[in-house]
Amino acid sequence: MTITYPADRAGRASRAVKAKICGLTTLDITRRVVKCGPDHIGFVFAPSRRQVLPLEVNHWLKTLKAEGAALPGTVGVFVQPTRQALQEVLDAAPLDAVQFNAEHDPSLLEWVKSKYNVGVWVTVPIGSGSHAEQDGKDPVMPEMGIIRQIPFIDVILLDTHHPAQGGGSGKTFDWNVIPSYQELLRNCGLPLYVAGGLGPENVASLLARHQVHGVDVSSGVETNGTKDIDKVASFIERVSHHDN
Ligand SMILES: O=C(O)c1ccccc1NCC(=O)[C@H](O)[C@H](O)COP(=O)(O)O
Repeated sequence: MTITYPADRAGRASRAVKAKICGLTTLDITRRVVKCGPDHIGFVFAPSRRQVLPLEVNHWLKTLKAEGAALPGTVGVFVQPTRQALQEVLDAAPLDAVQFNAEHDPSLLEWVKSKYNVGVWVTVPIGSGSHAEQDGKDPVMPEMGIIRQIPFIDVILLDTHHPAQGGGSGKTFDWNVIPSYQELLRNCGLPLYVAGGLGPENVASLLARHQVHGVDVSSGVETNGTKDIDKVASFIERVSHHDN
């Protein structure tokens, strides 16, 4: 049976700011989220209530392809993975990109890129302090050693630091730090995405204040811990309506 995916034609290509919906946990949710037309979808392979198994993701993606879906970019999310953990997932599931949340072994970036020809996303965790505390200064960037890793990175994702889990906090960080990253990345041409506590209610305000390449959401498009398709659609619609 061929299923029509109307949102696939709604113009992902023309969207000025890219939208990633992260933390998909079932075939049905993935199917319904894909119908909303995001640019990227994310699967969490780290310990989390959203953790999924590589073989199930493989099955979901194959099923949707067989149904005729034009799949968005697929991103696997990891927290401090070993080579073996990356290998197990990437051998089993056809992912387009790997996202490193929290600290990671820098040598993994070059290795995974050359072995699997995948995109590499690196998350920069930002403290969830108040605007007054951080005053637009970035407390994390110097420690990240991120500049040395830039040749192997395709996307930098600013996300709220989650001490226990590494992501999916549902909390915003101080957006005043964004310009310092834009400044850093302008010279190397890397796209900057923002995550952390976004949702249909605040994404337009972020985009009005800061010109970023993409936004990423998980908790803010859930109701009672499950992806809520109305919220997903509304989030993507608000991103689509923003014109850089
Ligand atoms: O979402 C998770 O459960 C998760 C767990 C461990 C590491 C990363 C995780 N999510 C990564 C993402 O890309 C989220 O979309 C991002 O952190 C934003 O999450 P939220 O603040 O809940 O929108």
